[in-house]
Amino acid sequence: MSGAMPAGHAPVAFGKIAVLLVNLGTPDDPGPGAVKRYLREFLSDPRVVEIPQLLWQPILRGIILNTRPKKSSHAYRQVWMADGSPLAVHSRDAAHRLQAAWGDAVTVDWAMRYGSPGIAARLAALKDSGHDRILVAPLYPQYCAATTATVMDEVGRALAGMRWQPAIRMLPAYHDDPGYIEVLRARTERQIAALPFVPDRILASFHGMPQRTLELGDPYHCQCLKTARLLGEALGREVLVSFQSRFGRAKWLEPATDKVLEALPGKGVTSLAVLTPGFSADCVETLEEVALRGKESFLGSGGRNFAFLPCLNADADAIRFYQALLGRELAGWTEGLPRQDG
Ligand SMILES: C=CC1=C(C)c2cc3[nH]c(cc4nc(cc5[nH]c(cc1n2)c(C)c5CCC(=O)O)C(CCC(=O)O)=C4C)c(C)c3C=C
Ligand SMILES: [Fe+2]
Ligand SMILES: [Fe+2]
Repeated sequence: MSGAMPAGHAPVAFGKIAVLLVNLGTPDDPGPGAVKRYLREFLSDPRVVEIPQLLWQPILRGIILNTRPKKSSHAYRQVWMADGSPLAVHSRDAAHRLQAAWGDAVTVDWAMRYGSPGIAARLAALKDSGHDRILVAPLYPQYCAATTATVMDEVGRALAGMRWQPAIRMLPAYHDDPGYIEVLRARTERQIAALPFVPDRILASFHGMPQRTLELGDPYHCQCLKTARLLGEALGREVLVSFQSRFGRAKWLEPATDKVLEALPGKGVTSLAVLTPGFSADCVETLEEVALRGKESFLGSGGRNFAFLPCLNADADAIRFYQALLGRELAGWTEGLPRQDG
């Protein structure tokens, strides 16, 4: 909508509401060049690697970006989908399906914190098309400075360049939201019932973080443990916890997923189901590290049956959950208030 404006006023559209789903970001293609560009941006974020840039940049540019892209490219190639990177495909599909479920009342868009489509570009496009109330939804169930906070940092940088800023709301962490626990419970039961074996144990593998971040007060570790505890209570059985994707030399949260997978068969656990409830969408970390490499190492250590249970992605139950979760955050925007058109 754009209403009557005084003479000389630049034409501006306003009056619409949007939701911007945000995920981490992923390379544009699985080749080492694109992976290198992606890693350079991601690992240069001081929220992600908390080493002074003066010390870190020479290590990043001199060592990491000359070695890791090749290795990571191999991992990406193993999971790349016909339409692109799994993280991007699932994020885009979730946005489209949520839009279809909601109809015209709210515009649903999606962005990536690193790479494309970028947050600043999508916020600018939403604003230019008349969205003056935007709910930014980082799809990380657990709050973490390296994931959630950096989204808000980027939103702030994008708004800094706008004369008429849209009103912004931010989806809080939903690690203990009853709707999140319920959708996890129902999926996990359904996924397990469809397996050709009965798992002795269920393992929840979360992305790791440096141990130091816990000591500095990041709630991520506690929130991961709470998600797993509530899921275990809902399922009526224990859910083991581990932390994956260690990066760098510092001590990371423990126990490490790779070590747990190697050790479980020796403790009599030979049939295992693994879920990754710290990720909203499957990506290289869940599909390559857990579903492929994790399986290999569990079976190579004496395990007999291994199943990876996919993330929420853009499945129908996930869309129903997001509709309820995000609908609640939109309260007061979508009902009650007559929207102005000039
Ligand atoms: C879900 C929460 C995530 C946290 C917490 C997180 C922290 C974190 N990650 C790295 C380093 C890497 N992560 C990589 C991929 C990656 N990480 C997350 C999510 C979290 N990361 C996702 C969803 C993805 C997948 C992206 C995709 O394209 O599919 C990578 C790149 C892949 C690789 O080379 O292994 C790195 C590197 C750090 C250092 C960190 C916290 C300090
Ligand atoms: Fe990561
Ligand atoms: Fe990884």
